[in-house]
Amino acid sequence: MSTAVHFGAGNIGRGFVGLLLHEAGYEVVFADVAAPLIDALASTPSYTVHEAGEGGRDHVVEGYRAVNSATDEDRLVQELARADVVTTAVGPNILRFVAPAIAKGLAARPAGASRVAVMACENAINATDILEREVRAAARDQGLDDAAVDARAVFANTAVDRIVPNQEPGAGLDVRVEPYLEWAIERGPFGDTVPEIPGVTWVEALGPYIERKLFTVNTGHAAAAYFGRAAGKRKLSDALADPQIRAKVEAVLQETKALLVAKHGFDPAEQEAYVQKILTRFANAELPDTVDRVGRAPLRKLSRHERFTGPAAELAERGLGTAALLAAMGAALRFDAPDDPEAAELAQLLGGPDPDENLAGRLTGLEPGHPLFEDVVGVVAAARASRRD
Ligand SMILES: NC(=O)c1ccc[n+]([C@@H]2O[C@H](COP(=O)([O-])OP(=O)(O)OC[C@H]3O[C@@H](n4cnc5c(N)ncnc54)[C@H](O)[C@@H]3O)[C@@H](O)[C@H]2O)c1
Ligand SMILES: O=P(O)(O)OC[C@@H](O)[C@@H](O)[C@H](O)[C@H](O)CO
Repeated sequence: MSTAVHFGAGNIGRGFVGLLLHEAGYEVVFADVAAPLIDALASTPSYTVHEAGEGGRDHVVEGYRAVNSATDEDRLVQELARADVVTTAVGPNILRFVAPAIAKGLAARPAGASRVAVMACENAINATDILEREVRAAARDQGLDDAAVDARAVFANTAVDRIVPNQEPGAGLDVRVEPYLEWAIERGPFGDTVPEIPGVTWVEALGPYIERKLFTVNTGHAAAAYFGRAAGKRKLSDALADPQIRAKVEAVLQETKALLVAKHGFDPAEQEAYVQKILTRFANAELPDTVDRVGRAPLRKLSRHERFTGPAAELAERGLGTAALLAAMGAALRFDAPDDPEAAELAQLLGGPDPDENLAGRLTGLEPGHPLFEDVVGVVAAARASRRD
């Protein structure tokens, strides 16, 4: 039986990647640093993924193993050394912490073993490229040069799409998810030996797919979360049910649609259908999703190549409108979820002495002279003024 080691047994790990790999016939090994989660997986023979909403059904995941990647590196490396697939869903900023173990697993691979497919399943453009750079750097410490890494691993970028909320207290390992899913993986790196994973869409060029996903699903989602929190909503679906918030989110998605159509040549009618489908997914009241989860990590979400600054910068460079995206960025600057470390850091930055221009550059990575820069400075100044009121 083929083996897949998956880093990150959280929402998307259990509710999407682990599920699809299990259904594809892989023996799944979950690796995570959260001891209670790993202990629960190790002592529970199965969990259920409940699809909530129209057409949803239940799926049972079983036959997995679990390893604590913080305390049991030897076992982790053994699992990695014979894995056919390695996936991650830990968050883009965590990839550098999982790379050293993957490199050790490559070094411990038996002679003649087939190449392991390494795929990061994170919401970030080309997350596997980030992971690959870290793995190659760590592999050099194991005495593996790039050619040796190439002989042992194939790296492929992916785009994953399924809304998996934080789970209700008491849900145990079971996961409530939306029925929809899309997992696009670039085919090129695999040559003629593409892994068999039913449900995957293999694509020649992932760039347009991942930008369409990030700048539609995630831009719209985050906009709904930030406008929703500012209006006192807790559930994401309640935010979407508010006509004023929905109109603001739709305006944001019209701007990103303009970019996606102009840049990648998507058919406008198809993109509009994609937008409408996504708004229906956000409105799914059977999902217990919250504005605090969707808006989490506002500093990451405001950064240069992410869901707001990324498309807004390119729109401005093309002379296209960005007013709705700037309004959403303004709402993001007001995000004050109490348990979010980045929201607290953002509040400190906004309350600190940095001039508006410096702060605008620091938050978005834009430089003076960029056609969006002065608008962002205005948004920062307005957010500071509203926090003082
Ligand atoms: N939840 C969704 O709807 C969704 C959908 C698509 C993509 N994603 C992406 O998937 C990733 C994970 O999101 P999530 O919602 O599952 O988050 P999550 O917090 O539920 O899960 C992340 C897991 O990673 C674990 N982790 C943290 N550091 C680790 C490390 N060093 N080694 C191993 N495990 C570690 C955490 O303990 C946690 O269990 C993010 O990049 C997110 O953007 C999420
Ligand atoms: O995971 P993040 O923090 O990048 O974004 C929050 C949500 O928008 C995201 O998790 C979506 O639910 C998911 O990307 C849907 O495919």
